[in-house]
Amino acid sequence: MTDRQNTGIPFPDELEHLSYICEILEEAMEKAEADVNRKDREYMKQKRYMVEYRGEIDPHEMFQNELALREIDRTGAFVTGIRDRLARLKESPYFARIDFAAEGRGKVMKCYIGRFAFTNDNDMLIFDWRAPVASMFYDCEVGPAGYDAPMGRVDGQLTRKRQFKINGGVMEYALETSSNIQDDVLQRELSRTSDEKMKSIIATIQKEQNQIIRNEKADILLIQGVAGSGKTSIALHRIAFLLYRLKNRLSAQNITILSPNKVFADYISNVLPELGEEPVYELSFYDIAEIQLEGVIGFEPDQDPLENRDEAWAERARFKSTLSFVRQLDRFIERLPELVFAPADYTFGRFTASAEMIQSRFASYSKYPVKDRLRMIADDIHDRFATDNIMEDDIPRAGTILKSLNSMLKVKSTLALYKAFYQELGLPKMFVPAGKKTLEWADVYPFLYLHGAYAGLRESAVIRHLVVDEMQDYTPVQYAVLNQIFKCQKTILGDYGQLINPNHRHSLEDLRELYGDAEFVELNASYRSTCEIIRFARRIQDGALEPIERHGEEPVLIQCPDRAAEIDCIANMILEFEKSGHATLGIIARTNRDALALYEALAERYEIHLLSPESGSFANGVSVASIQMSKGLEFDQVIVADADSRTYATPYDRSLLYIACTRAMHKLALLYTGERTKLIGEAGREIFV
Ligand SMILES: Nc1ncnc2c1ncn2[C@@H]1O[C@H](COP(=O)(O)OP(=O)(O)OP(=O)(O)O)[C@@H](O)[C@H]1O
Repeated sequence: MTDRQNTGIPFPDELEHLSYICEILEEAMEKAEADVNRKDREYMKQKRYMVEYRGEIDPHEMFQNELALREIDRTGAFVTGIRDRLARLKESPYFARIDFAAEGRGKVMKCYIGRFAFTNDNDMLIFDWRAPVASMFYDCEVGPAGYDAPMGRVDGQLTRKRQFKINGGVMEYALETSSNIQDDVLQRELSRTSDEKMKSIIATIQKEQNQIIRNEKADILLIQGVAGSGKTSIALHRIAFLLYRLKNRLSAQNITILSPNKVFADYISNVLPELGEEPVYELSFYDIAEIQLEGVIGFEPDQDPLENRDEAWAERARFKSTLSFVRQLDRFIERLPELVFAPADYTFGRFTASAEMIQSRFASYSKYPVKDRLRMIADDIHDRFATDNIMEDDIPRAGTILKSLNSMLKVKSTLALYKAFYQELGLPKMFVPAGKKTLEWADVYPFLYLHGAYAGLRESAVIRHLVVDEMQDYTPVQYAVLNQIFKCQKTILGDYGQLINPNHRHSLEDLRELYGDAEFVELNASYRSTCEIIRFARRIQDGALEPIERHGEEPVLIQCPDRAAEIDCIANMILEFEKSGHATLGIIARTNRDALALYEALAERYEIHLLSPESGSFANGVSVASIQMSKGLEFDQVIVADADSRTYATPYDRSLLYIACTRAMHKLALLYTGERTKLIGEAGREIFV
């Protein structure tokens, strides 16, 4: 036993076991280190040989050497991976132990569960948290239990469940539990200070979360979860689980996360590497549009709907944000044959393809885009002419036929078609280009939807699992396009209680209608914030939010006589924060412009970061952000600025204020001048400065 071990641990057998495991891990680590060094030496030697004899080696031998070098590089990466995993295991080898007696086997199996599996001489010393047997730790209490093994169901008795916190090889605490995942451990985890990046939660995954993570079957999984219910964490753990389970069929390159912005992408980027998996690719709806519209048409990024006061612009955005708008587009697309195509006889020498034949082919290829249909018809005509060509005359090439077919199109581009759509509706004012051959953001996805029907979209052949986070921020037509590009398994998650765009007129029911076959899960327990903060947030917007029993300070409402006093008050709170031992403080303003103004007022005096739509990363310390930019993030402490009755007044502001307050883990303050916002209901702890 190492003398660094915590002697307050009530299970001496566990301290001994940990020492034993640490010793074996140390040996394995030394061996892995030696393997890495050996591979490094082999690589250097091979490389030196190739450089020294470059002129003398014949091309064939050079090629063989290149192959050998690549092989050394590959195995080198493999052994480095093993060494890195062992290093992580040495820090914290496991977090739980379950004892299980399978029916009819007599013997009790002791399973230690950790981040990765570890075997020694064919002895499974640590099970990966994703192994089938480990599911009992999350799902079952002591007593009758079972799990689904690859060979079938295994039932039996769970006779013991212990939980540990091991840090730097030292056991910090150990608990024996009879229920599933003791609240005690969960509370300890939730009470910790935040981190620069999101952390894995494998030691405290809750039963209902585990069911989502281990769901291999659902093609579309739709998760509606309240603020702080762990949706993003679960989605990332589900990815890690699928990568483990479908090892030979799915790799990190086959997975993409659609995330709202680069700051959020950076914030979540550590979870998968922490779980020993490669990071996955992250995309935004903007990126997808850029890929699909390259060389077709330009577009403008979205504007902040809270800052743009142009009512006509807002109305256009609202019109395109509904499910019935997608249905209108669908009806228009159904009529494409008559709208865009006027078939005529195609004649070449003594050969003719009749207008009727062309029309009937056009109709029978109805599931393909118009342009593809014409290509297919051109091939058909060419084949028919070739078959009929017994005199071996010249016949036109398919490309030549296609040119003639193209000239039968009444509408020559998606843009013309898109304009025609609004003409047909009798609503031409609903389409206003942002500039010459440039769309405004609200038109980008409707345009893409029509483009898919007219010219076709580039489907992704590589992506086999797509995660969409903050699902409530995207309109039905965006999903309709997404479904055409990514025809793969999807995890779609978000919270319709956190709507941010006042011009979006769609609901969870619309999304469920769009994904009729989806498996739907609701999560109501909230893990991020203290009971006091959750109770406060529920006064702003009453939802299904249920706190975990964890307490902290009551949120405070602070009235300041004027703007200068509000800034001074924030400045004092920054100083207090710096002494607090907390890692992150978020100062949240309503819009990006407001956030910039606050930042400018404070940046000279304090080291603070501004999170703007252009920012690329999230860091510890003090951050100033708009509500839009703070979505999905969390801070130990939050200051909501300008919580007055003018800034937060409408039903939409209710949702905004709710988002801002639910970013806080431990401490929350709202500052205002003039009259306090009326959206908070009865006052809590109020302070007047
Ligand atoms: N089972 C758990 N054990 C420990 N911590 C958890 C658990 N579930 C969630 N958390 C923590 O709760 C916080 C919120 O998680 P996450 O950001 O995934 O929630 P969310 O539902 O995506 O939130 P929001 O919609 O408000 O952005 C994180 O700090 C996460 O680590």
